Amino acid sequence: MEKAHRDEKDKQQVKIPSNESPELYDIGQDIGIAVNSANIEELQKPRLPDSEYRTLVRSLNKKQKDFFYYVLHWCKTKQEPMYTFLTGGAGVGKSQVLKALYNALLKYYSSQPGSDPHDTHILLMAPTGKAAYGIKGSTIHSALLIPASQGFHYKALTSDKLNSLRVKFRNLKIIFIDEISMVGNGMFTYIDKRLQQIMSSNNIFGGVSIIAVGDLFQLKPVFDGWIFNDLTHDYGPLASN
Ligand SMILES: Nc1ncnc2c1ncn2[C@@H]1O[C@H](COP(=O)(O)OP(=O)(O)OP(=O)(O)O)[C@@H](O)[C@H]1O
Repeated sequence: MEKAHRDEKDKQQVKIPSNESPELYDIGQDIGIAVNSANIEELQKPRLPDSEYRTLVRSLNKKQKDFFYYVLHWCKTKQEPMYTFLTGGAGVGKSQVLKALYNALLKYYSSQPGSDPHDTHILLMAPTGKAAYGIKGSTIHSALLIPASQGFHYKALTSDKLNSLRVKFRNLKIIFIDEISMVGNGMFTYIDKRLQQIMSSNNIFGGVSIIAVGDLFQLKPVFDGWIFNDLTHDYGPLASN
């Protein structure tokens, strides 16, 4: 009887609200355990209901709206990838903009002729499980199958993993990387190489747009250099737009 009571109490303590997608929280990244496989089915998140989305966009202030429409317009009108940094101090509303943009782009890409609902057009990633959970996204390691705790020497994907990511990302257009201050230059270079491999392209980041979100005055990378230090790659084109 007492044991049953204890079990029930334990269950209550680990209970996660049903709308929070607990499977997205990858504790391995926070405690340093390697990720072996990505749950690539989980990469596409459901869209907000239309009324909630409209309320969210209406709530954006002038600066937030400027950025929101700038990215949206680019994605709708230009063929070339965009590389942009959304920054600002803690609590200025970066996550709100990210959420609004994610939903706007999801709506746009899924309404394109021939769009397949299984395609991942947009990826939301963050360097740690906690940060990924905050944006209901994935960790960089799990989304791109990057082995943890093995340094940044590039390890090419085996053909079976590569094939499954190629299928999933064949129409990948844009990646949001939150908490960019915690992404070091080693990891940034790794992301670039991984995307080139997945997209079979020699273009930077495999030709996928990158929106980095964060505040470089916040947390710095662990076991890696600042993103702007000692880059072994020439990321000059990233500064052009
Ligand atoms: N335009 C806005 N109008 C009203 N409230 C807003 C607006 N933008 C953001 N907020 C609110 O401000 C708070 C902080 O916003 P948010 O989490 O998006 O900031 P942030 O820049 O991502 O912060 P951090 O860098 O700490 O992650 C939230 O409660 C959010 O709902």
